[in-house]
Amino acid sequence: MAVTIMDHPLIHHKLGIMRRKATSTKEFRDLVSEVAMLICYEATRKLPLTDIEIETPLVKTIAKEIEGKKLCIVPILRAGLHMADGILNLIPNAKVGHVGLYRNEETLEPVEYFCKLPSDAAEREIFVVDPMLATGGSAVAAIDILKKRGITKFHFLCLIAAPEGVDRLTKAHPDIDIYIGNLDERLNENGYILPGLGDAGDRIYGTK
Ligand SMILES: O=P(O)(O)OC[C@H]1O[C@H](OP(=O)(O)OP(=O)(O)O)[C@H](O)[C@@H]1O
Ligand SMILES: O=c1cc[nH]c(=O)[nH]1
Ligand SMILES: [Mg+2]
Repeated sequence: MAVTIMDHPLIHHKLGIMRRKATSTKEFRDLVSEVAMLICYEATRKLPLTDIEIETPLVKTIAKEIEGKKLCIVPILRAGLHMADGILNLIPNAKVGHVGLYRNEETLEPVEYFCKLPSDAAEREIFVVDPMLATGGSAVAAIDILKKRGITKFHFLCLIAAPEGVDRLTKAHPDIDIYIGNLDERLNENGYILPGLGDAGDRIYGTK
């Protein structure tokens, strides 16, 4: 298990635009996909490669391709959907599963409402994606759900995390790799990340 905090100028710059309250819904949504792609670049660094023989216009040679290609992206609904869209630009043949969770506004605990996975999900390497890791309740619940369905190989990708969420996720699931766009300061009394960017789902879909 490893926690990787991305420290990259492009990610800092794009998150800075996303955090501004004046940023439009369209711009925010596009940036979710872009930052997800940048984090995915790092999260896929250790994927195993295999040699294959190919022909260039000049000669036969040995090229490399991703071994097995057994990948699956699992966005946590709703806000994870646009991260998945971005990642599919890089890994267009990945399968996609969906886990639907929302936070109860009073208890802050996640409520499950949907789960649909590829039939061979248990054989796949899974990339769970959600822009916000706040209390960590949603990420822990999503991985609980996926583990019950036989999945064993996980990466969790988020744009912004609070230390409280990282702590809860690493304690509940010490076996997964976590990739974080930026580690923010803390949670406020309503469970929102500070400085954060507000409610990611509402900002992606314009629902507030
Ligand atoms: O770490 P936690 O404290 O669980 O909070 C993070 C969760 O909250 C947000 O989803 P939300 O419940 O607002 O649902 P939505 O994506 O449908 O807006 C976010 O996208 C995470 O799933
Ligand atoms: O800051 C937060 C915390 C939870 N969910 C969000 O969308 N934003
Ligand atoms: Mg939301």
